[in-house]
Amino acid sequence: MEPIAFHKMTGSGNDFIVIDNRSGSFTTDDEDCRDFVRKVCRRKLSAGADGVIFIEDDPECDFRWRFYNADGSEAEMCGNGARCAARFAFLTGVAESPELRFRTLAGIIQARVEGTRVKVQMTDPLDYRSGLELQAAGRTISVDFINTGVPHAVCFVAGTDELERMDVVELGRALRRHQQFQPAGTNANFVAVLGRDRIRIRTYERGVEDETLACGTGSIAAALTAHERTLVGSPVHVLTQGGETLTIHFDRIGPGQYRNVFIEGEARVVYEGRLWRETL
Ligand SMILES: N[C@@H](CCC[C@H](N)C(=O)O)C(=O)O
Repeated sequence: MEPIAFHKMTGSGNDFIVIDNRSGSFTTDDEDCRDFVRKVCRRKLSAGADGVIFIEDDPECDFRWRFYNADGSEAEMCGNGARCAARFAFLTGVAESPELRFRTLAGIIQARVEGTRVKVQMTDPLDYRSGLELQAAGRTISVDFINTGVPHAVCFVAGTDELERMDVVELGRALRRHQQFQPAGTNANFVAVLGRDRIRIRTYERGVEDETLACGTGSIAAALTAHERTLVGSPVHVLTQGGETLTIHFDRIGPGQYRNVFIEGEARVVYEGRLWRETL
C-alpha cells in the first residue's frame, strides 16, 4: 500500500497535518476518513495534531479544503489552519501566487503569504450576544458569544494572574456543552485585557476537547468582543498560550457587526513525512 505524504505544520502553536488530496485518495465525507483523522492526531501514538487539513481541487478558487478536528468532527473554519493551508498551497505550487483564495464550508477565504507570515481575510462574523449569565462548573460566569466561522464563547477575567491560575479545561468543557450553545456546542476562550491594543488568551477547543496553544477564530472572537466592550481598538495583538502573537484587524459597522476581519501571524512547516495506513 502506498504511503501517505503529509506536511506537519504549526499556526502559532495550533498544529495540523496537511495532506494534498487533489488525487482524491481520501473520500473526505466518509467514516474511514474520520477514522484516519482520529488515529493520526493521537499524540505519542502517531504524528499527533489538533486537526487534519485536506487540500482539494476547486473550479473557482486556487483550492478548497476540508478541515477536521482531532476527534474526527468536521469544522466550517479554522483561522490558524487557514494560514497553514495558504502557506502549504503556495510552498507546494497548488497556488501559483502568494495572493490566493480558497473555499471552506464557511465561505471563500483570501490569503496573502509573505515568507512564514500569512494574513487571511475571514468571513464576516455572526450572532454576537453579550452578558450571558451562565452556570458552569459550579459557578456563575458572564459570557459573550460570537460566531467567527465557528462558535466561540468568551469570558473576560480580571488579569493575567487569574488567567494563569484558571482551570481552563474544567470551565471550558462545561461551557463547550452548555445548553445555551446546543446543538453545535462552542469553543471557550478566557481573556485578560493587557492594554488598548493587547490581550492574552487561553482557549478550550471543541473537537480537540482540550486547551490548545492557540486558536485563530477564538483570538478573533476575543478581539471583537473586547472591542464591543470598548476595551480595545483595532488592530489587537493577541498573546496566545504557546507564546506567539496573532494580530487581528477589523472594521466595526454597527453593534456586534464587523467587516474586513483579518488574522495575521506565523505559519511554519515543522517537517514533511510519510504515513503508512497499516501502522496508524
Ligand atoms: N483552531 C481553530 C478552530 C478549529 C475549529 C474548532 N475546534 C471548532 O470545531 O469549532 C482556529 O484556529 O480557528
